[in-house]
Amino acid sequence: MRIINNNISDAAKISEAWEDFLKTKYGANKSSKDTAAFRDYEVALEQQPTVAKFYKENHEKQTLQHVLEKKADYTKLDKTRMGIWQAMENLNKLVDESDPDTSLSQIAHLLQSAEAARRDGQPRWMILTCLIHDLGKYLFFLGEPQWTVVGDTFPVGCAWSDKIVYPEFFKGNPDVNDEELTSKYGIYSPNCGLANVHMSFGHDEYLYHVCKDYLPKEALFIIRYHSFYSAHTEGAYSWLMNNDDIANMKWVKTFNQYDLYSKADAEPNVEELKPYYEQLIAEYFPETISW
Ligand SMILES: O[C@H]1[C@H](O)[C@@H](O)[C@H](O)[C@@H](O)[C@H]1O
Ligand SMILES: [Fe+2]
Ligand SMILES: [Fe+2]
Repeated sequence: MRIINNNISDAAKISEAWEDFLKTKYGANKSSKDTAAFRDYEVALEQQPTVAKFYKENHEKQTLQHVLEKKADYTKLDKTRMGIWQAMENLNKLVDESDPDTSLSQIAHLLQSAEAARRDGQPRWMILTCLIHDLGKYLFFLGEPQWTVVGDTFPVGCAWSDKIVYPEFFKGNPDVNDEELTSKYGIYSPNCGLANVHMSFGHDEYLYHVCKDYLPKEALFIIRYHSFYSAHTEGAYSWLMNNDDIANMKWVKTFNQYDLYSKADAEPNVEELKPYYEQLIAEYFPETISW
């Protein structure tokens, strides 16, 4: 089944807009660590075996079928009711196996990202987005293994780009034997828009559904695609995007500086920061929401 593109998209114009996007610089690394020292998956291959092991399993098991099943289940939001701060505290016990750059708990990472955005004078919705962007990792506490919770995401149902980290691991994915699922557009049509594309299932997609009714659309886009590094950082997959996606990708790039480069900052004091962030959360969210 093909997903039809309703607006007559001008592919040439879209790729021009994408070229502009790739040329623009969004924010700067303000951390003490050199930019090139982040996300070094070659070094990780040698020195952090859990990272490569994670991606092997992730690339082998994220099939189209897997994604459709998980989406059908988790978009029901029938698992629990809980507040945002409570979710952050729950995540305290999770250390992300896919991440070569931090061994801190997730609550520390979230506060570091939010504080970096706040120092930069970003609008309140952006600070809040930084604060919550990884809360979808709550999936882990709902019993999901890390390979379908964390790590970079990528489209399923079409060819994998070699811009994805460790692309060689896809050879063990059962979808590799399906001609349609490994063609450039796969089950999609050119420039059909990312909302019509199934991404590998993980914390981005889940949290997007959890927050759908509460946040502005730019914030929701950031949450949904912040792990899509092969697109927002490596420039792949513009052929699946529409004009709105490209405009929104600029927000993802701005956000990405705070997400990635704040990992080298000092560990935040949770109790000291709590009153400020509880107030910010209350501006957008009710006391509890459905997960
Ligand atoms: O290892 C990290 C981590 O899991 C992040 O939460 C995710 O957003 C990144 O894309 C990934 O590289
Ligand atoms: Fe993330
Ligand atoms: Fe993050």
